[in-house]
Amino acid sequence: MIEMRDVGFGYHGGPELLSNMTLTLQPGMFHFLTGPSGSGKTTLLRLCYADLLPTQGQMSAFGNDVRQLSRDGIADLRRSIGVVHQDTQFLDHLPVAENVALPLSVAGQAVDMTALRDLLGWVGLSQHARAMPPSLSGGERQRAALARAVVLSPDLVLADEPTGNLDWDMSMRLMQLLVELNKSGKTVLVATHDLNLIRATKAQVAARVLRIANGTLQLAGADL
Ligand SMILES: Nc1ncnc2c1ncn2[C@@H]1O[C@H](COP(=O)(O)OP(=O)(O)OP(=O)(O)O)[C@@H](O)[C@H]1O
Repeated sequence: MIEMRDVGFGYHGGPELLSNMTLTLQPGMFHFLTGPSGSGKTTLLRLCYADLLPTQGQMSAFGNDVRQLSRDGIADLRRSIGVVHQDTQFLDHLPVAENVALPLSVAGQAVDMTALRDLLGWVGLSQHARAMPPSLSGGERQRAALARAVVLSPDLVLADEPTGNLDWDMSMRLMQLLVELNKSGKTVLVATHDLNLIRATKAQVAARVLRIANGTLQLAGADL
């Protein structure tokens, strides 16, 4: 699905922030990515959806060398990958339902209203479909962002600190949705520095835990 071999990356041609990373995101698997603040978790996620390209090593996504992808190829790749960004940005003048449906219109696809209603129901936002994004709570915003990330039925879902500003109950509610997505066959990668969240989620799903340490990727021990 995503394969990196000895990948390195530095911003703006500068020194490598991440080096010698070898990673295979296995189809259907739940993955966590952890590491201290500033270690490069967001950067690694951006590499996964080809928002950044490696400066060293080999990387393929869905069988294609990311450096060889045309602009259309990158657009195709992004349709296979749903991203919940750390900073959930919405168009504040559009209701929640329209924000969630936006990737469909960008991709030139018709909106199936029944499927959209089901999706909003799944994330617990049926009552907020016509609400404007600024009126949502933190947990509701994250669930709307998750709905938007999966509206195109991507094979891979990346979530960058999706529970960063949420209390424990809201965090677990969001993780439950990510676990359900994984159980429905999607590959999931969640970046978080919250080890308690990882432990609690691992009680519900078998997960691989990757850790960024000293600028490279390691597989975390079984204690996590
Ligand atoms: N666009 C950029 N240009 C230059 N440096 C950047 C850029 N984005 C991030 N960095 C730097 O790269 C390093 C890693 O940042 P990144 O956001 O990937 O870390 P992180 O592990 O996700 O952090 P956090 O947990 O705080 O979100 C930081 O030192 C950051 O300042």
